[in-house]
Amino acid sequence: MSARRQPSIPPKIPGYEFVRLLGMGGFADVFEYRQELPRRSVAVKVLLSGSLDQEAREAFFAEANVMAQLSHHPSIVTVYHADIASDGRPYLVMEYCSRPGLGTRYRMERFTVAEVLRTGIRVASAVEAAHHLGILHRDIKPANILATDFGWPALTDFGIASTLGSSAAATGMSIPWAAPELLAERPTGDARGDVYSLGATIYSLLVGRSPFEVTGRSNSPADLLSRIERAPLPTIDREDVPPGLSAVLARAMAKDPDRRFLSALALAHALQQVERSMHLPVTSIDLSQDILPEAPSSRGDADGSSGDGSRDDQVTRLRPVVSIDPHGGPSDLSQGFAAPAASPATRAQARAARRPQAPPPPLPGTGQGASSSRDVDEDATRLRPITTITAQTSVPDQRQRSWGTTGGDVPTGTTGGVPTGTTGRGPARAAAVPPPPAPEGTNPAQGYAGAQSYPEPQPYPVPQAYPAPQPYPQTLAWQQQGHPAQAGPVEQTGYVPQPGPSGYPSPGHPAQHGAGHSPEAPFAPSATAFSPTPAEIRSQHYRKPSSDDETGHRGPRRGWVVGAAAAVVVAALVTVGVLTLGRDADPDPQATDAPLPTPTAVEEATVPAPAKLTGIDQGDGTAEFTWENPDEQEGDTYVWREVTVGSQGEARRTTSSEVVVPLDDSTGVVCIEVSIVRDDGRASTMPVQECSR
Ligand SMILES: Nc1ncnc2c1ncn2[C@@H]1O[C@H](COP(=O)(O)OP(=O)(O)OP(=O)(O)O)[C@@H](O)[C@H]1O
Repeated sequence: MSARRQPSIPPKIPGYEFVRLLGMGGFADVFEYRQELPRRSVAVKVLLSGSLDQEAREAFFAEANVMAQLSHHPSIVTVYHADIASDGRPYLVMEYCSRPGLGTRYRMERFTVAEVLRTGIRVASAVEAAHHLGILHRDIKPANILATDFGWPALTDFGIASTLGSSAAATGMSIPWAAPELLAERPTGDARGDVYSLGATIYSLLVGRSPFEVTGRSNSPADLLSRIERAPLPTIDREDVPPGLSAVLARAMAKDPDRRFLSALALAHALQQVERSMHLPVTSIDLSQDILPEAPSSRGDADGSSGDGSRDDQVTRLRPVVSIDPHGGPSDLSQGFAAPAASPATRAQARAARRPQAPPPPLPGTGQGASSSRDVDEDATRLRPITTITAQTSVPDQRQRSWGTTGGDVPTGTTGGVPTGTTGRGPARAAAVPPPPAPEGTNPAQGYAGAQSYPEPQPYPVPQAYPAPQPYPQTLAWQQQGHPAQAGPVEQTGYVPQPGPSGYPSPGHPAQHGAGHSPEAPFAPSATAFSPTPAEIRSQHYRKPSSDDETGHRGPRRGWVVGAAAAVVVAALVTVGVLTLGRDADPDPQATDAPLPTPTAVEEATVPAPAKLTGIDQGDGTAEFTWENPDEQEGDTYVWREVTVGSQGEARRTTSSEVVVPLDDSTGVVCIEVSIVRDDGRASTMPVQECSR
């Protein structure tokens, strides 16, 4: 198996030194660089050269701007800087998330319920923070939750984020985690779509697959779409999952948005309740103090008061209607506060985003009442449009706000002109972006679901080791959908095209669009040729991908995506940075000062990855791996090594295109990566990886 496109050449960026490729997305490559001052690893997302039209640039910088607005949140990837490289490609410098993200882990590991709850609450608070700024993420899924050095989940990929209240019809998202109303003929949606996707993501972490995938049955996008719309949520087949948690997820993923939690915050509260019912430490909900500038005491008095009588004063100026008590449960939510008058524009958005107040069903075992006033109160969302930043944009540093009421913030400033930031999480983390403008107003009738951060009530266990990857069994031949033969089984993951203004560009550069390379979708046939809408999926009017559609992308941004099952593991390994084979032999990426490398130049400068890497379990404790050299040249050899998530074995060189490798004793599987090495020492820019099956 091989990637359907080569990665682009990493641009030369003053003050940064290229280290390695981290991953390839539909419209961008992500590289690790070493920032010189302050010295630290960063992830640099670089728009592909084929996506350089104005719309793409604007979308790219809009994503930078959205992320910058949210960067200070402990569970959102921090953006440090955005600019245009000397080769003309926009890039985004981000916090480097060194640990395997959830997209990598959820199919390979069994998460404990405690970790799922903790993660769910943290991501929910990130989503709530985005909603407070008027931003819908619209593509929450395991692959978009990375993990920091300290194991904190970090939400990323706001490439298709939009303002609350904007047309959901223009959105795009990954079908397995998309809310039914967003998959409808006439999509509608608001913050509750993100609530659904977050519920679906949490569900996925518990079961190791997306919610409506059925093992052993067809999981085509049409199948998924139909189940998402009509089938009841399958029971979670885990004895350690309490009924209360199942009920919370069932409510988060209710088909009718009116029956869902009305906000990500409400979902976080419900997850906290489950933690309490399980006698687990209660995870804090991290929301900025600009939402509730002077928070109640960090102990979180049950009534939400600060205990010094000052709350009422603040409340009249601000908008909180709820405070969060990680120790004692949600406070009295009936105490809503008046919000400032909204501007007409904001009110219009607010109307569009207003959440209905139909009573949701009661949740057994969670204390979540069907007609909780909290949900109504939490309906409030401060709305603010995304502003598009222009090129040459440095995300200004700002550390005025802190997360949490205790703990030492780690403020950083600008050093030597290089924007700095911290990647700290939790209470010690400081903000990195200027505080958002004062709210333009909120709908007084809606109140404001303000909250605060609290000191972390328990240490977050940082996983030290990850189990070796296992092949994902849930596969289905691409041909089953009537598509031309593709190498290997595929994972059925569909994407809805999203021609919206905040999405990435519309098709138009098929030659340069790469395969989607998220863990859900390592390889993507060209969306230009094949990017069905939900309506097309329903009617089965797919356009067949042509035989040369191997360099596709997902829709305008995310076309139809399928990934080979074991490629999930491959993508995972890419994510955790095991793609180092042949790095030394790569063409010098810094030597590319030329304006913009053409695809041809890129192809010539790079050595392809081995093709059709396959590992077959021989039944004798070993697996035989074979591969092909798609561009064999005299003197070619191969370097291969064993890989597991987070580690790699000794590199070995061979002239043969097959090796026999012992299976891992504990998993019964072995994974390797292979690189072609030219006679002159150049090696595959991106080695290929595969696991035995
Ligand atoms: N901050 C980061 N730290 C480490 N790795 C990262 C980081 N950001 C992205 N990556 C890696 O790069 C890959 C592609 O990134 P990303 O998903 O943001 O690109 P994209 O073009 O938006 O992709 P997609 O088409 O899937 O949306 C990710 O799957 C991940 O493996």
